[in-house]
Amino acid sequence: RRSGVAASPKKARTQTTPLQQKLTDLYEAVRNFTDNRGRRLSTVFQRLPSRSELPDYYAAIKRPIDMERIRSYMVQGRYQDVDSLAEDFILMFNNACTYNEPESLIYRDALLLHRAFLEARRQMEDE
Ligand SMILES: CN(C)Cc1ccn2c1[nH]c(=O)c1c(Cl)cccc12
Repeated sequence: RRSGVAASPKKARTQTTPLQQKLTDLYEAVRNFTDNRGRRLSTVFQRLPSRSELPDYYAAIKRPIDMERIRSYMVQGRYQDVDSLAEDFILMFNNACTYNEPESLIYRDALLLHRAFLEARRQMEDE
């Protein structure tokens, strides 16, 4: 470095806080969960169909939410604790089990992903 030239301050690295790391780990645990055949159950939960595609969904479900929305809340820093993230995942799984028939694949996948979320959270708290 040429002497006398002020070093420009390095771009401040945005540190992830421990809470942000926990939230991300839990979100990824749901997103990456695969069954014993390698199917990623979270795929259908990423994005809700639109109101025009599925009008009766929005008539039946008071607070529609999908994983895209949960992710955006997370990166916006809207979850102040793990319970708030858990509430939105549980809301999403309950929506899926309210709208879809118990025999449907998405209903059963919602139950499995809910269990995966709870197990990931339990392992995290045990650490
Ligand atoms: C399978 N199809 C008719 C319903 C369908 C299709 C997609 N999605 C649903 N139902 C849902 O409850 C649902 C939820 Cl919570 C989050 C994201 C996507 C969903």
